[in-house]
Amino acid sequence: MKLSLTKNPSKYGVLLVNLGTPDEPSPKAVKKYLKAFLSDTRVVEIPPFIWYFILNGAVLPLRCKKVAKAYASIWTEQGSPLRVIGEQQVESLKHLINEQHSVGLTIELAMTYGEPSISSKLDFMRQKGIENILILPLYPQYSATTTAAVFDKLNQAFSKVRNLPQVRFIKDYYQNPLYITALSNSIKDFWQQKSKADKLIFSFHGLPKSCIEKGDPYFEHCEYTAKETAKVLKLTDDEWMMTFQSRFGKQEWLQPYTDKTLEKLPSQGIKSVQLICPAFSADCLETLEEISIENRDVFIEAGGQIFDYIPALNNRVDHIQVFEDILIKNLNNW
Ligand SMILES: C=CC1=C(C)c2cc3[nH]c(cc4nc(cc5[nH]c(cc1n2)c(C)c5CCC(=O)O)C(CCC(=O)O)=C4C)c(C)c3C=C
Ligand SMILES: [Fe+2]
Ligand SMILES: [Fe+2]
Repeated sequence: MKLSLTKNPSKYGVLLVNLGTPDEPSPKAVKKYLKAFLSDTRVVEIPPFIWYFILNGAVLPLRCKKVAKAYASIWTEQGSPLRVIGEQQVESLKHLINEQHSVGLTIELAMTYGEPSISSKLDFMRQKGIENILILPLYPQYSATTTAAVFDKLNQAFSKVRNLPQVRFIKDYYQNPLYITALSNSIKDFWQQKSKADKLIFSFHGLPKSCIEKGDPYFEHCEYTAKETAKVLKLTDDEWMMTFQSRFGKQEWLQPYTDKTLEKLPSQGIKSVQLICPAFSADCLETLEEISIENRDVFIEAGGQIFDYIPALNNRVDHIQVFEDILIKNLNNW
């Protein structure tokens, strides 16, 4: 489909938004980042006056050093992988739109927490005279803890603006056939280099179980993603499974847990596994360190033999085409 706009292309902006990441892998920068992230009531639903003391008195002092060390193990010369890959995704999308549709749209990357902030990018677009803004949170599966947090930041930024732009907000894209195709292609590509493992594990970022009980549709979105991808790959039920990683705090989170599963699988005769993390549009701490380093160790120490991590869709052409498809469908005739 060709992109057809009703106004001059200079009037449109597209903002891709990911979570955010520290500026450097130091305890001080990690503290600043975690403080902003974990103070958001969308992320932690404990009453703020109680959470304030737990966060500042226990969580931050105990966590910052350890997490800074984990960031240091995945840091690149250009910076944190989440931000570096996000910038590459924006450049590739600009290139694709320019090449395929001969339109030079304003496309920017922002982060919910830290830099570049959503409000700075909205200011930039306002100064450019942009009237229509498409917001694309880089979370295929909706959750109030991530996607709705983007919506809140937009509202906070707009609360200071008199003359608002027109805004469209993408809630999710897990059902987009191009997204499922890109995921399955990335797995097929991996199987070209290495043969299939005993089990393919779709490991999603977890959520407290209470979020689902209160109506967050994230679990359903994850289930659809894994099932549809397994269907495209023609996998039988015993060849794949779905797990949840990145538990935080003492509450019960979505199960089965990725680390606990990896601990058990070798005793059930599963000696080789391949993990893919479809909730992450870009590789980051949770995939490069928690999965590829920590969870690999868990599996091998439990008697597993081969552990492979299949990279996030990152800057793959078929991933950028998912964004292109979302852009065209939402900007056409707007
Ligand atoms: C406190 C609860 C958390 C919820 C709920 C949560 C949901 C959630 N997060 C992502 C994506 C990412 N999370 C990342 C890091 C991260 N997540 C939490 C906590 C919750 N996440 C913490 C405390 C951290 C920081 C690291 C740590 O201290 O362990 C990241 C990586 C950022 C990076 O810099 O690389 C991403 C991405 C999703 C998709 C999600 C719910 C669906
Ligand atoms: Fe997280
Ligand atoms: Fe983690």
